[in-house]
Amino acid sequence: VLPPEIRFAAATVLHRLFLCFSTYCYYDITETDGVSTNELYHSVQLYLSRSASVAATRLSLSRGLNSSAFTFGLSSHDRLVDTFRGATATWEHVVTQRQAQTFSWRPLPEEKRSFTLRIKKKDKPLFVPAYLDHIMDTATELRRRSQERLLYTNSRGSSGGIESRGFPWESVPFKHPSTFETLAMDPERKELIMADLRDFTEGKAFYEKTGRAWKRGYLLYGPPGTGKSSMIAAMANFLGYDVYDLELTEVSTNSELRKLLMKTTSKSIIVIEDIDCSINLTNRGPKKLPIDSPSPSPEDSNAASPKTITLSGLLNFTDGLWSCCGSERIFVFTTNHVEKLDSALLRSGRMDMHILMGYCSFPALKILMKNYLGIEDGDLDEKSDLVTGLEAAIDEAEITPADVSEILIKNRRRDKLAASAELLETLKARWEKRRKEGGKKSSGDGMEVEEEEKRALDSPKESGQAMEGRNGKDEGAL
Ligand SMILES: Nc1ncnc2c1ncn2[C@@H]1O[C@H](COP(=O)(O)OP(=O)(O)OP(=O)(O)O)[C@@H](O)[C@H]1O
Ligand SMILES: [Mg+2]
Repeated sequence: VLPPEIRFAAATVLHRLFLCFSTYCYYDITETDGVSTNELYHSVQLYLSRSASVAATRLSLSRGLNSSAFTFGLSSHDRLVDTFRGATATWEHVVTQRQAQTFSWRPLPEEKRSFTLRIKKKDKPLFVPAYLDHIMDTATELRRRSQERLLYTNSRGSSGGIESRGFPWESVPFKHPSTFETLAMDPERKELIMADLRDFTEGKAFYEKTGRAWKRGYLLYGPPGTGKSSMIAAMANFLGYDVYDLELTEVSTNSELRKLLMKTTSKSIIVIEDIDCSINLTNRGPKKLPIDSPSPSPEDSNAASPKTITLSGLLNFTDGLWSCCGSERIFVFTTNHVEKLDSALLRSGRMDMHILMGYCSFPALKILMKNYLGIEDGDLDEKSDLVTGLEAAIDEAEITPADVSEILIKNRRRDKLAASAELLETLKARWEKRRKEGGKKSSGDGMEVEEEEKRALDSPKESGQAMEGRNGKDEGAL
């Protein structure tokens, strides 16, 4: 029988030999490195928790303070296989009991936990450090997403001045339930917007390569109650961004505006609602706008006292050098009157996408009926009088999704068919009313109004990536 020392030495040598000839290499990622906690360990834990919920059989569950999500963890000696760029990585969670401590400056946990990563030796260049970077990035994103999101505002009513404790924004938890799924609009347009947002969030390399600031502007326009605010909430929920609701009427100078911008974080949506009402944007007439200069020209300062914020100040806010202090930012402006906006605000590159939120179309109506009455595709006979009637009446009734929602809420306790029939009656009545009114108007001012609307709609088409509504009639929606 060999003495224990020799047995230990032999085992070590055998183990080394095994490692030499093995096709795998191993990385141990321990929870602590003796003194401080290992950030990589926690990132791996979070990263694996994404796929752990499906693959493993025994899991540990946890939920952090202020967190809105559960975290799954691997139990001891559980394994999980992950793939990265076509190669396989095997993870094992190893938990061992710590031997009784003789002496320690600070109490150590009873258990020693670590992850072991096994990869093929030939895959090493592929994994290190790219895979580890990928894990860290994914974990950061997961951490951000599980945190409660915030809605910030700069308006504080009568309570004190704008800057209390040096921070110009006040926040509340953001809990708006609107999502792209509940948003009533044509599915193709919805898909386009979602794809655009997705491209934006994944576009870091693109924005770096092209030398553009990593930001994007959306202009939402359309009559009241067509879902502009709901769309912003859906965007925020989709991306997991914080929302800064900027009340322009509360901002008195351009420098204050800049200060507000500097105090916003990355990965956020900065919203200015009803932009035509909050600032007199057309007070500069047909003059050439000094939009690229950081301060208003002398002429402008004469016209507008230094106490007011100007269009150039606002454009500088979204466009100038200051808009880049931070990255991954989305600006959203909303308006009911796109024709009132200065063309400088609409020119290409400024608001990247112009989105018309128009009256309720038939595909949008289907979404609302599903949300409020639980009517799925196929529940109603497509060829029935009810469905064809709704399809014909909805465009002619020129009704906003908000009005349709009201009607559906009133009838939601009735059975689906009765509620839909009631909706059809209301739509028909509106259609009839419009036809009578339209007959009276069409001879005079009606035409003019239409002309003006056309002109207003021309500018976004020229300047940006305008998105038309369901059909030509949407032009009349404004
Ligand atoms: N497209 C839509 N999809 C789903 N719900 C909608 C839609 N449009 C309006 N609604 C409903 O109507 C209500 C009002 O809509 P919202 O506040 O988004 O309109 P808005 O376009 O922002 O109006 P305003 O121009 O007056 O600010 C919402 O709470 C929502 O329930
Ligand atoms: Mg709104």
